[in-house]
Amino acid sequence: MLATHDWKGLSAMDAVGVIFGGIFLLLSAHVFYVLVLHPLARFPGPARAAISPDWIMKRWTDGHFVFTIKELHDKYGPVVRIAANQLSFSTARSWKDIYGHTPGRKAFLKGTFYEPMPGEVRNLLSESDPASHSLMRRNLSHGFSATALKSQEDLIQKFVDLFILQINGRKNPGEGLRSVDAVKWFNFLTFDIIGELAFGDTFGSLKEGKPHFWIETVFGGVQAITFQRSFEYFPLLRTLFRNCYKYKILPSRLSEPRRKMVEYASNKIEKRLKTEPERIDFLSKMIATREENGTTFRQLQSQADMMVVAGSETTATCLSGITYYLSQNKKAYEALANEVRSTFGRYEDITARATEPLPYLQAVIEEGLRIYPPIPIGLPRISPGESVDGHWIPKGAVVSVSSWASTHSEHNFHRPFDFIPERWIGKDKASGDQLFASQAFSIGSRVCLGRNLAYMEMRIILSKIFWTYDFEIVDKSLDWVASNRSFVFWEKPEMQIVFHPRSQETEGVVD
Ligand code: HEM
Repeated sequence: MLATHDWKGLSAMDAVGVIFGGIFLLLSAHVFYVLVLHPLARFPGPARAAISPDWIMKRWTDGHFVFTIKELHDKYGPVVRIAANQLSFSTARSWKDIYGHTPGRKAFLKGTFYEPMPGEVRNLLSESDPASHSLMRRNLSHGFSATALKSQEDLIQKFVDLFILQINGRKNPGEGLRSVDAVKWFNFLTFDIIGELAFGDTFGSLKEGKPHFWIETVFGGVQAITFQRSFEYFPLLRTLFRNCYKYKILPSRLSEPRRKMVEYASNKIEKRLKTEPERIDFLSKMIATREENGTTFRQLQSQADMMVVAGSETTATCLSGITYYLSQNKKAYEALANEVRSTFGRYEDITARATEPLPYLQAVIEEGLRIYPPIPIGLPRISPGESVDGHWIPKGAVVSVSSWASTHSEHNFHRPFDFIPERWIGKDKASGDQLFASQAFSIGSRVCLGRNLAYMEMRIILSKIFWTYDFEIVDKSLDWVASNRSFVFWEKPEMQIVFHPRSQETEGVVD
């Protein structure tokens, strides 16, 4: 029948056969294209990842994404094709090539990964247009200047003192010691600080000793964002998902956390607009120049709400990681304790300025950022048609440096899984490590705006902890980092720590 092209005589089975045959041909053509003809076909990587987006989508959402990417780098080398149109890099040079600014080279810009959800406006983090980004950055930088940091120190010290008081293992004289979940308390501390600097109002978590709903919402939101971003690999699903979000036909657990955050941030901004804070805060200049720049209420809200997430979770994560590694590493613990205790005669002497020259403290922070980068994923950028690490990358390809893979590669760091602050100081600095491969704050025009604030917070917090307490982890056998799940941020398990007041003298300080 078929041979005579009498289509009317096709049986149902024949029709099914034709359909399946057609699908098979299309799939074969697709496989041939992505594995042989595609401009990224020459890069190594799992064939399955190039053929179908479900491979990377599954890994992106299963909580092991960054560990999987590192395994791929171990197997395939410093550049790996992780999706049809996407490459992951792991060398120091690729940091410079993708994120850095070199005269004469075209810039790798942010793409759809950063696009806000329908109905929301772009903020400093999500803006991809260089001119708009640069204008926003100029306005917001004012809140992060040296003068601003100086004016913010009192507030930071006030919250750190409350934190030091609250984590005390011996609440009442004569009582036994109790442990606290350090992960939770670092979150309370950094959210309270950033909340006040972004909205002019605190979340009150340190005082209450319990998470403000915003903190819980951020975590719900981060998982939802991770899920949403998985559609980046499947444009058809992406469009469908964004339309469902726009027309509010998604399961509420996916859209509600974000909507709640936006509503809460709006209320806070309304309040902030009616009050003049005592210090230069993140929005001071944007509010002062609001009329001349035509800044809308939604833009203010979006900047503030982004900064709370960008500035608190990251710093708390780094402090949790440092606490964990110090609790496992007696030599580093003692070196830091000695440095802090021999430098400061009194608790009140611990200021941002006075902690600046402490080399071991700085090295501990750098090593904490390396071994446990708060944003462990690769931050995607679109190739303008440029080379990276000596490879020509066609225009439109998505590239990133995996923070976790580059900081844990044996090609970049000796004993990459060991916490060795010494690699950042003195003679050990020349141990062959590619220190530039650790870029927790990123580099170039999109380098973290809050970097100096984060360093200042971490220096004060760690110094005050070490001056006041000795601490130990309750479960000595806990492999805490291995129990983390990686999304855009880490999902961290609890970490019970006992903070022993060092002496009657320091106990007096915290009571
Ligand atoms: C240890 C702490 C921190 C780490 C590791 C960190 C890391 C980063 C990274 C990797 C980026 C680049 C993101 C991208 O390109 O997609 C970034 C951007 C940013 N961070 Fe941080 N951050 C930290 C603390 C803070 C703090 C305290 C603030 C204060 C609000 C802050 C505010 C920002 C802002 C506003 C941006 C966007 C900058 C731009 O695109 O121009 N960060 N941060």
